[in-house]
Amino acid sequence: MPETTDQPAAPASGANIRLENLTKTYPGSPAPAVEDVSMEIKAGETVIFVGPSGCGKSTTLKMINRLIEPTSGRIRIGDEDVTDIDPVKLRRKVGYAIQASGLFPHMTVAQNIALVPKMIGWPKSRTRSRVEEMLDLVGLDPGEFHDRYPRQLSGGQQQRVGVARALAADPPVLLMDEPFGAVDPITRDHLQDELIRLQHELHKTICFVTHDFDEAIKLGDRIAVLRERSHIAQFDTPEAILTNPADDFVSGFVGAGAALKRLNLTRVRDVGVVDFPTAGIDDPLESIFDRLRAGAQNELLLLDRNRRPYKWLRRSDLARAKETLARAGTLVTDTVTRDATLRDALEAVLTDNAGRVAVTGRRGEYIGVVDMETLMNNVHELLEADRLEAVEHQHELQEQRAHLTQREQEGLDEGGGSRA
Ligand SMILES: Nc1ncnc2c1ncn2[C@@H]1O[C@H](COP(=O)(O)OP(=O)(O)OP(=O)(O)O)[C@@H](O)[C@H]1O
Repeated sequence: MPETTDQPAAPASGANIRLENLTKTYPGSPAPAVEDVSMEIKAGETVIFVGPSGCGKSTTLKMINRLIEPTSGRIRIGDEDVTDIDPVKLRRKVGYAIQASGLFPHMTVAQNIALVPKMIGWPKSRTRSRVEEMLDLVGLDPGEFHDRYPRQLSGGQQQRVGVARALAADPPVLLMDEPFGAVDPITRDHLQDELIRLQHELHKTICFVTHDFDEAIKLGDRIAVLRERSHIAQFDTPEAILTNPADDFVSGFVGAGAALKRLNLTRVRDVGVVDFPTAGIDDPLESIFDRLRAGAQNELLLLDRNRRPYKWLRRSDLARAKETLARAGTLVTDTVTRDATLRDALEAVLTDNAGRVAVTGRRGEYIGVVDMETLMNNVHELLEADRLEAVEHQHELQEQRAHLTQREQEGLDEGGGSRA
C-alpha cells in the first residue's frame, strides 16, 4: 500500500470538489446556517469565500472535511462521494489550515507537521524526510526550526508551520479558514506571496475563507461572494466581480476604489519595464561622468558589485563627486520585484521623489524601471480591456436571453397551433 512504502510518491495535485445541495442546521437553531449550497470547484483552482460575518463561510468550509457534519446534501472530491466515508480517510485528501495556526503548543514544530502522516500510518523515515521537505517548502530552515515549540515562533512563522502541517500528507485539497487573519499587514502580504508561489508549484485545489476582499482578489482564481446562509450572490473571476458585480449586494462588498483594486490583479512582470542607463560602482569615474553627460536622461542608476540597485545619480550630483562617488547621489531605498502587483509598484512610485522605482530579479539584481508614465498607460489599457470584456459579456447574455424568449414564443406558437 502506498502509505507504507518508503518510496516518495509523485506529488498529488488538486482534485475537483462538488458540493450538492449542502445544508447545515445547528441543533437548537430554528433556521439553517447554510442552506442548499451547490457549487463546483475545479481541480487546481483557488476559490475564495467572502461574505458578511455570520453568513456561513466557515460552516460551508468545515463541511468539506466534515469537521461539521452536513444536515443534508452531498460532498464529492474527485470521483469519490466523501459524505459518509471515515473522517480519518478524509484527512488524507483534505489539508486544513486555520487562523493563528492552530498548532499544538506542547508539540515541537516537527511533531506538529508529522501529525497527519503519523495518523495515517506513514513509516517513520518517510515522515521524517517529509517534515524536512515541508519546512523547506514554506521557507523555514529545518535545522533551526525543527525542535522549537510554537511559542518560540513569530506569528508569521507559526502560520508557515500551519501551512506545512496542512500540506504534510500531500492532500489534493487544502482548506484555509482565515489563515492570515491574525498577523500584521506586512507579514500577511509576505504569506500571501508565499502561498501564490507554493500554488504555482503544487496546483492544489484550495478553498480559502477571508473577510478581506483585497486578499480575495490577490489570491483567488475565482471568488464566491456569499450572502446569508451561504447563498451564492456571485461566483466568478476577480476581474468579472470587480468590473461587473451581479447586484448591489456584491457592489457593496467590492466597496469603493474598484479601479485601484484592479491593480492588485496585474503584476509588474505583465507590463513593460523600461530600460534605464546604469553604471557599475567599480566603473572608472570618468566613464560614469561621460555616460551621464552623453545620456538623454538626466540621471543613471548605479549598481553594486552584485548588480543590485545602489544609488540614483544625477548630473547635478557630479559637482559633489570630485574624486569619489561616496557622497554623491541618492541611495535606493525601495525596489519592487517582477511579482509585485501594480498596486505595490504604484505605491512605490508615488512615494519616490522622482516618480520611479527599480525592478529587481530573484537575487535582487537590476532588471529595469517602472515609472509613472508606464503605470498610467498600463492602467488605462487594463481598464479599457475590462470595460470591453464586460460589454461583450453583457451582449452575450442579452443574445442568450433573446434566443430563449424566441424559442419560448415558437414553442408557444407551435403548442397553440396543435391545439387549434
Ligand atoms: N456550533 C454552532 N452552533 C450553533 N450555531 C452556530 C455554530 N457555529 C456557527 N453557528 C452559527 O451559524 C452561522 C454561520 O456561522 P459561520 O461561522 O459559518 O459564519 P462565517 O461567515 O464564517 O462568520 P465569520 O465571518 O464571522 O467567521 C452564524 O449565525 C453562527 O452564529
